[in-house]
Formats: sequence, C-alpha cells, structure tokens
Amino acid sequence: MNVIDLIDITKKYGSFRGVLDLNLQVKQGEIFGFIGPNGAGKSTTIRMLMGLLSPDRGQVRVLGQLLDRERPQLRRKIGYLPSEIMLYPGLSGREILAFAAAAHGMKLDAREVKTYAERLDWNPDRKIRTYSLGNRKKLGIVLSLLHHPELIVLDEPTSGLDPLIQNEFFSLLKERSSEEGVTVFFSTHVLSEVEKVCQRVAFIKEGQLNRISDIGELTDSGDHLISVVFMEDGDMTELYKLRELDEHVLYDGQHHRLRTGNRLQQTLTALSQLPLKAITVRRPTIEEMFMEDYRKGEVKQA
Ligand SMILES: Nc1ncnc2c1ncn2[C@@H]1O[C@H](COP(=O)(O)OP(=O)(O)OP(=O)(O)O)[C@@H](O)[C@H]1O
Repeated sequence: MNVIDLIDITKKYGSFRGVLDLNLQVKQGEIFGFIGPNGAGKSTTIRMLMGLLSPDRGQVRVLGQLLDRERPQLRRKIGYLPSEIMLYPGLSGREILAFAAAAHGMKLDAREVKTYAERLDWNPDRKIRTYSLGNRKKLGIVLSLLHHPELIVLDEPTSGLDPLIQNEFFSLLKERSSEEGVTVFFSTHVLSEVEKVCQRVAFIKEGQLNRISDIGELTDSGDHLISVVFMEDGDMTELYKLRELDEHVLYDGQHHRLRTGNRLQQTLTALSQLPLKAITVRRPTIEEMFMEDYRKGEVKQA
C-alpha cells in the first residue's frame, strides 16, 4: 500500500514557484529521504502532505485517504516534526509531552519518556526556555513519536543534533520501521544521512523532482571517477579526444577528470592506449552523484 501518494501537485506563492507537478509515492514501512538545496520546495511539499497548505492543483493522499478536508482521525495516525517548532517557554518538556498525549487521548507513559530521555540525552524536567536548539529538536522528535503513529513526517529533523544523537535518532526510526511497520518521510540537506537510514530517496530542485532512487542503486552503480595525468604537460582533451569518453571532462591544470557512467571498461581500455603518467579510479560519493544529476537536470524514476 502507498502510505503517501502525491499526484501532480503544484503550489505557487503568487508568482513565486513553490512546487511544480510533483508525483511521489511512498510505500508502507519505507524510510524515505527527501533531499534538496535551500528553497527547493521540501517544506512546501511537507506542509501539503500534512494538510497545512492546499495544493493549487493535484491530489494528496495519505494512508489511503484524500486530504481534502480536516480529518482528525487521520491526523492521529501521523507524527509530524515541523522545521521550526513553537513550544510554550514556561512549561517543562514533560508537561508538553503530557499535554500532547492528552490531545491524542493517551496517558503519558513515564517509562517511555525515560527511555527517550536516556537515548537522546535530554532532560524532560527543565523548562523549555532553558532548552538549547538541540534540546528543542529532541523534544520535537519525541512529540512526533509519542503516540506511535503509522506515518512519521519530519522536516529537517537532524539540524542542531550532534552526530552521536543523530545516530541514536536514526536507530529509533529504524526500530519503529522494522518493529511496527511505520513509514518515515524526512527531509534533509545532508546526503550522508540518507545513505545511513533510507531505502529510497527523492531529489528535489527548483520545485521539481529531479530523481527518485533506491539507495542501493546509487551506491552500487558502475559509475566511477577517473583522474589522469599524461606524460606530456598541458590540456590533452582535444588531442586525445577525451570528450568522446566523457563530454563533461575537466582539466584542472594537472589532472584530467572523467566520469565513466556505466562505461568503465570502455573508458579504461581507451585510456590504457594513451601515454599515462598516473591514473586513479574511484567510486563517486553519493554527493557527487547527486551533484551530477543536478548538473544534467535529468529526471529519472526508479
Ligand atoms: N510563504 C511564502 N511566500 C512566498 N514564497 C514562499 C513562501 N514559502 C516558501 N516560498 C518559496 O517557495 C520555494 C520553496 O520553499 P521551501 O521552504 O518549500 O523550500 P525548502 O526546500 O524547504 O528550503 P529550505 O531547505 O531552505 O528550508 C522557495 O523559493 C521559497 O522562497
């Protein structure tokens, strides 16, 4: 079942682009990453997903239901962390959690709060006004998980968290996903995060989906980066017809840099015929793959 179904959604802010003709499906139990640079449209998409913003065109379906009006029963099944969280400064973390639990018709489970406090290294009994940015984020994360929702939507959950806590947070998400079949959708700027925790990732740029990929497909592709120094000094791009191997070949004053795509064998065979002084071959990082897609402006769906 698709837990999230965004069908051709468009949202404009007056003449400003928000999101354009976006299609996205997320299956039950997936941990799905939504990645893009500042202003790409991540928060706009997430707000539409949460029913906080209506699309100008298109449909939003969440947990099989159309988000065309207030649906309180549906909201109870969703946990949401906004990018900026507003909290009553005079209350403690625990008081806010008790308030949120009551709103969900639950009693706060003190043992569960203790577990979250220990795992995320945060003090629930201090007043919000004394909380650091990271502690506010931790409380926001607990608020989104507290009622054991079927879908967790997180807008940049890791900003402000130190790396150890980030890892603990990812473990929490993985446990929820594997033990309870929870679906997680989260946005981030940080590619290494999606590699750690997501099964699939969507790249958004300038309001449009650029690519949807399996993480395995990104990390297992045959694509390689090659850096070559030839015996002779200078730019050999024209002389050795390097553009036939990679039309985007770059010369940085010393190295010729090529990308193989899925033509590793052919590229190496061709280069081996040339007077090489040094050559290195390595896999691109996920970041480099992502930048490459941005450069080419490809639209791909896996
Ligand atoms: N209320 C608004 N009025 C006008 N334009 C807006 C409004 N909210 C967002 N936008 C514009 O819509 C586009 C997408 O913004 P959005 O906040 O969705 O991006 P984002 O990917 O979440 O960015 P960031 O990573 O910086 O939070 C941007 O060009 C932004 O300037």
